Amino acid sequence: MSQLLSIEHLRKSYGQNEVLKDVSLEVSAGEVVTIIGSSGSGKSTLLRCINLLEKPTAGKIIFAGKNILEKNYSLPNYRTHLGMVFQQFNLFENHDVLMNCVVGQLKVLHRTKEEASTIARKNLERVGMDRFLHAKPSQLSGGQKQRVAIARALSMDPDMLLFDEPTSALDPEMVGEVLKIMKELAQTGLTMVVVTHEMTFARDVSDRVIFMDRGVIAEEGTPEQIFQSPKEARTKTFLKRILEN
Ligand SMILES: Nc1ncnc2c1ncn2[C@@H]1O[C@H](COP(=O)(O)OP(=O)(O)OP(=O)(O)O)[C@@H](O)[C@H]1O
Repeated sequence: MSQLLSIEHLRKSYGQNEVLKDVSLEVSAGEVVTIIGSSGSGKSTLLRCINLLEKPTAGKIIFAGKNILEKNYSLPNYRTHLGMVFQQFNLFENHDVLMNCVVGQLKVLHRTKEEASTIARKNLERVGMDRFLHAKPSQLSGGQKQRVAIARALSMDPDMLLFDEPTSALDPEMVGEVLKIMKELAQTGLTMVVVTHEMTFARDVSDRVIFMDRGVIAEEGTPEQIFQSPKEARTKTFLKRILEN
């Protein structure tokens, strides 16, 4: 697999609080990487630095061979390569389901309305939401909203999809429907970086698991390595606590 993203010595501070401390990681095309760790360990901040919703304090982000933090690199161009799915869905409340998946294509990719609509419908079908084209987000359940958010991200043809705790805001009975879609996407060869508290997803779906602790990558490996024979004491403690709950 060829390398798509390389994070080198990334640091992020909020005032005196350094929440990412020299984080380096690589993601290959087609790879599914999950990031796990305790609350406050820096998982979301890392993801938000990757798509530059947060500006790193130091370090490099190399995407498809280019350092995107260099001044002459176009941020809008970079963003077209990434899709992001948020914990709180972030749908456009005034638009119906179809338009939620169309507007970005019109504004950013300059597709025609017909083309954008065809692509949106195809992706809504993929997530099982094609029966709700003209519903407003307020009429949907959390699981349905998240499926629309995934279809919206897919409609932009991203090279990589970033998920920031996509099931954490859902009622327990809706978690499964979103994880099922994510699992299907993973099997299509989409590059995915997923911050999650869902250990079953991390164990069963990802190619690689990254365990973060207090702003550093404490350990990474295959799901088997991390879940069956973690090397670090702090990984063991975290897994014991989370798997017993
Ligand atoms: N905008 C911000 N301003 C100041 N501090 C922040 C900001 N965003 C995050 N932090 C701090 O950075 C640290 C890491 O937060 P982050 O949300 O990345 O952790 P996390 O591992 O994703 O946690 P959780 O699982 O609870 O979402 C926390 O101490 C948090 O308070």
